[in-house]
Amino acid sequence: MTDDYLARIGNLIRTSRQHRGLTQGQLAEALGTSQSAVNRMERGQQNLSLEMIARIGEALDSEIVSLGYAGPMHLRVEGGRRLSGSIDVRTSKNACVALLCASLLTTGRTTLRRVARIEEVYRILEVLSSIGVKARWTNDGRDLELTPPAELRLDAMDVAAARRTRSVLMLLGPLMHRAERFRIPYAGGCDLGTRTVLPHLTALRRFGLEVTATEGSYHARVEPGISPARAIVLTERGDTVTENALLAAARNDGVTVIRNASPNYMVQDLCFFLEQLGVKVEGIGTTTLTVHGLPEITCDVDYSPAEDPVEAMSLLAAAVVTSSELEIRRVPVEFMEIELAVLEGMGLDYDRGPEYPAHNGRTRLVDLTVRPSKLTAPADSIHPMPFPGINIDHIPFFAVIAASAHGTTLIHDWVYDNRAIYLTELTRLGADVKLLDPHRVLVQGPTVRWRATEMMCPPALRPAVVTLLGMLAAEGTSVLRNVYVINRGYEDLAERLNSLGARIETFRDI
Ligand SMILES: CC(=O)N[C@H]1[C@@H](OP(=O)(O)OP(=O)(O)OC[C@H]2O[C@@H](n3ccc(=O)[nH]c3=O)[C@H](O)[C@@H]2O)O[C@H](CO)[C@@H](O)[C@@H]1O
Ligand SMILES: C=C(OP(=O)(O)O)C(=O)O
Repeated sequence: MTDDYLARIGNLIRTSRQHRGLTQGQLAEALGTSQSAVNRMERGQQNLSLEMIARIGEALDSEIVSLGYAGPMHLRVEGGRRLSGSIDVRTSKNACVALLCASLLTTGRTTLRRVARIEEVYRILEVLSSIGVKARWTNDGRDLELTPPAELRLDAMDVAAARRTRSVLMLLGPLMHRAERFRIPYAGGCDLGTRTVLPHLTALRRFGLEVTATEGSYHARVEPGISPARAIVLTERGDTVTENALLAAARNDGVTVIRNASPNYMVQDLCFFLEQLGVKVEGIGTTTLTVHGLPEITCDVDYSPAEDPVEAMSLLAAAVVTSSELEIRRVPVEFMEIELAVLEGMGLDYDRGPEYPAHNGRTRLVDLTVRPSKLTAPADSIHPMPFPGINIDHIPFFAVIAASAHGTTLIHDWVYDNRAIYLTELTRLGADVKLLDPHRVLVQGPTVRWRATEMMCPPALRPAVVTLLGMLAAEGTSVLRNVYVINRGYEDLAERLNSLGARIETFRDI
């Protein structure tokens, strides 16, 4: 190894460590070495064995420091084990990504507390860093501090990172206050079939934004001084479109009314954040939002996003499929109420503790204790509705729960073209799931025997997690390959399930 090579590896270790929010001392502890050794490594003054490089890669969960080609991450699951104990729900991917985009509304510093450390957040952070925002993990890597530059470098946007997420679309709303022309790559996200961006463009046009889509990018041009003269009526009650309209309205000089708005959890988090910025929002939690915009926002802001209902639903499903008793703490109950009512009807044995407020002081939380139950299939189909209905992202979890219930359950995902199709992957684990058409599956339960298997992760977040849950139920060793999509939305899921008694090992191709 030449000294130059050592210095380059040292730099990579430092960047990756800082990205993970670890101190040199914390990394040293994870590696079983001293802080001064880590310091020497980072300065390129320490010879590194191959074993040490591999351990650093593991400690930083980083594809940067690796042996040769660092391949995708896989999970090896030893299933058939009961889970037990308590687990706290973490903050949501969907609110965190919106709030990261919203940080561009103020010229001041944004502090977001207990941000989910997930790939989707990392992608947006890469995009924000590339355009000049300073991002720093503080408080032992729990909180995130974002400081925008005086001038954004929009031409330097990290296109590769931006393309891997759909959330980047939510930069349209804030950026239109900062630049008259800019470009955003086509949005990615879960492969769920066609997901239109038209409602976003229609809503933002009312604020003077014109977008042409060519060569893989949206080219945005803003005509200054345009404000919606009458209420914006969204053509669909989508979550991110509502957020984009809110982001545009927040710095619109005047009052904007948004009708057919989504009242869903991530939208509520964004509204609470806007209030912290001094933007008055009336109608939070309803389908009509009235926003009193501020043309300039310069204050610092400190906000705690709420807990993730979809993670709560995922953990609940984990308890059901493994016939376990689990305490799931910090469940945002308003966004689980209908799900719980349906599950109660199916025979779920659970307790719900008293309500208490989330750190944002607004979202209502409860602790749930879920016990092994004899479930029966619901008489009516399980289908999503805009909030307050069953959350679309909870539908896949009902499939795996239905596979544990007696009888036939019809799951009707009318929204996404492709998501129901991935649920048939559960048949490879022994469940009886029949595809009736691209939107409907019929689940016949209970699954007589979950079977361990090796398979690729479906390219959609929730079906991927559902597959993992099936593997937890199946006795023997299963392998789930290429789990980036799970890491997009869940923080340390394998480790956290292991803390409840699961046995999941993470490994990578070298
Ligand atoms: C970052 C984020 O917050 N992502 C969430 C957000 O994505 P997002 O807001 O991007 O959702 P989309 O715009 O893709 O909408 C989802 C699908 O629902 C359809 N649609 C939506 C609303 C409606 O009233 N009518 C209708 O038909 C859309 O055409 C699309 O096919 O909302 C989705 C639907 O809740 C969730 O799955 C995603 O997890
Ligand atoms: C569909 C989802 O995410 P995204 O909108 O990021 O693709 C999801 O969270 O299940």
